[in-house]
Amino acid sequence: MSHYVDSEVGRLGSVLVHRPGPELARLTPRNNDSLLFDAIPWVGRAQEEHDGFADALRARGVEVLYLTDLLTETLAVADARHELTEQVLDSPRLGDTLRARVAAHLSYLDPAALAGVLVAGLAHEELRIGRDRPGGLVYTLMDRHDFVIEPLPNLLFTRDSSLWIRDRVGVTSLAMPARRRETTLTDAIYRHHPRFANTEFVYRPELEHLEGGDVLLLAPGVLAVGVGERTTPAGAERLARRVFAAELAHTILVVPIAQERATMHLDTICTMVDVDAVLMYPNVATSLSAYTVIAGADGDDPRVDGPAPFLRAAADAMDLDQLRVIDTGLDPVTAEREQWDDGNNTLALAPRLCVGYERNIETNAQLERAGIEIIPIAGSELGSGRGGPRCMSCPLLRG
Ligand SMILES: NC(=[NH2+])NCCC[C@H](N)C(=O)O
Repeated sequence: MSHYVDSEVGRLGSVLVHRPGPELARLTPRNNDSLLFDAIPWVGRAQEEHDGFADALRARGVEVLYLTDLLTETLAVADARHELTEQVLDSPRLGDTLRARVAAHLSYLDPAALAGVLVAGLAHEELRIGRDRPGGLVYTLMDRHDFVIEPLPNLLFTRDSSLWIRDRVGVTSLAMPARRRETTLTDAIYRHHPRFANTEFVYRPELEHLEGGDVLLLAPGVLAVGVGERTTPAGAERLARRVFAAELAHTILVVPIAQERATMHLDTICTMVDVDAVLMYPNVATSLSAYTVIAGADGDDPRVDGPAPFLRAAADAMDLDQLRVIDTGLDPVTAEREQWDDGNNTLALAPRLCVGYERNIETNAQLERAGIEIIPIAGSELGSGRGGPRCMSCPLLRG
């Protein structure tokens, strides 16, 4: 099975997604902020919207892989099951008594049910069997709204927990506590699932934060990495070292972005829609700058130049006269509204063919005017987690 990605816009062949499930039903007004959702989604409608997204991809010949299927198949491998169970039990919140009880509970689950718990977590009352309460200090003192195993509602955004650069996979290091456990799942899938046998890693989780939504493959050999709320400069440097050591790219543009929720990843303000065109949030397009990082000679530290205007630095690294910019907004207020609703977060299926949320009327009209075909999908519920089509997809193959 071949997996290979060296651009943002090459014909999409295969993609990893996660159909949201019971983990979204864990969201309440008490926990939605810490679980990184801005509203309480209607789960059934979110699933319908996600099915619409997957159908749109399949209709264009894209293979759609579901994370839950891969995880269930991975859990049939004894080592993987052991590893993932141990990681959950390792939590210092549990204490020995509760840990033993949770271990027993998990040991009875078949791979599909265990995958379900690893994704949706385990609520306080779900550990009760009939009237039998697990004893122990920790369980007794736990608030009934606390989770014994935390749910992973942001698994929906498969872009962030892994990424491919050419034929290598990278499992990232997520910054927010609510998302950290996601990479235990993607790491296990890539290491144990037969589909990925012999796959080499360019990156495995490290202390420095790095998220896939910040990494854009501008052209073969050229990466852009946003640093801001999620990816840190140290995370970008770690990735640069790994990428240069494996000779996967010659230039990495490091792009500082505002440390705010609205611009949490580089792909919330800039995505590619053609080999030489980007869709950009106008309120920042002209002010964005980039540091150019290139490999040092013979294992020396990478060399850093700049800053220079992002669009200039990108065009130079990509060997283009200039990068075409499709500016998403007409007036600043509409631009701000549509950026918040992931108007800038398009997923290219091929050059000049993208999936975008239908609600971003002005942005989509701008794209059409620029000769980019947009496949609109519904996303009123999906969008409550602040992620669009690019965030909800991790490409494994682009031709
Ligand atoms: N690549 C992206 N823009 N991902 C969006 C992730 C949204 C998610 N709720 C978070 O806060 O982490």
